Amino acid sequence: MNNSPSRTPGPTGPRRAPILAAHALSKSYGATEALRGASVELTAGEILALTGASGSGKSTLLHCMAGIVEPDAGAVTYEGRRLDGLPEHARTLLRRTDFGVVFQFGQLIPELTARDNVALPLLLAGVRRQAAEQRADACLERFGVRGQAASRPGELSGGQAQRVAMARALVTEPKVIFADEPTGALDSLASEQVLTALVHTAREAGTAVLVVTHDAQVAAYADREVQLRDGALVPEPAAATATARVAGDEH
Ligand SMILES: Nc1ncnc2c1ncn2[C@@H]1O[C@H](COP(=O)(O)OP(=O)(O)OP(=O)(O)O)[C@@H](O)[C@H]1O
Repeated sequence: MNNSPSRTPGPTGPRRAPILAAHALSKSYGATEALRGASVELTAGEILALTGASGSGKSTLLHCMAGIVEPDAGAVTYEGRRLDGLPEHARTLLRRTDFGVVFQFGQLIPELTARDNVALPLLLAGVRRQAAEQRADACLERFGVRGQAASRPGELSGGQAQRVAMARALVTEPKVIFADEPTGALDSLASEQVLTALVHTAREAGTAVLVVTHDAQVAAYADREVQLRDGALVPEPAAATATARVAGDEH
């Protein structure tokens, strides 16, 4: 099942220090315990698939690790620094500089062209317009949608729109990409094209990717897969833990 060529060039050898780690995260929404002591680590350049049944807490874990949602308990550490507990403006800044986010529906700005959507994070970071547009075009090219640069999102197919969203997430050269069901709304061909583009670009740039998915095809593109059940990580089989250590939900 994991014979995707993308599996092979992933990080090998001794496991490195994590770039991003969640430790014993808990999060409730009223009486619903979305996370119950979930722990997971992501190393630089690693593509990690987070799987599990609907409602198992995948999106909540991704949102906590991206600094979008604050956990009730536990810690999120990015490059050795605590992310949870930082003021909102500091987390927003970090998301702009170091993180890229892609959701199931790309959430492109409908009034802007594909080029302007992709250039926007650069403009927000203070890059001058001409340079931002050049970098946006280069990124669109990498995702195979340079020809759609002048189109607005409503004029794009689902797969094209999602590739533009990926280009927007990667244009700032983030260290970590968070992708929540990035191909959930696509057919299998479009899904494969989007994933291939994401994996190749992430590999080239050494970007770590945390991808939430229901889909075995998506998980097959990852270096490693971890599963959530009822808000906690399912421990990996002993053979897998030798090369991929995930602190589970022992508590
Ligand atoms: N903002 C919220 N308010 C109330 N309950 C929420 C909220 N977000 C998530 N939940 C609940 O927390 C639990 C975990 O949800 P979450 O979206 O993290 O799971 P998931 O595994 O990503 O699910 P799916 O695969 O269906 O997207 C669910 O019971 C959900 O209804």
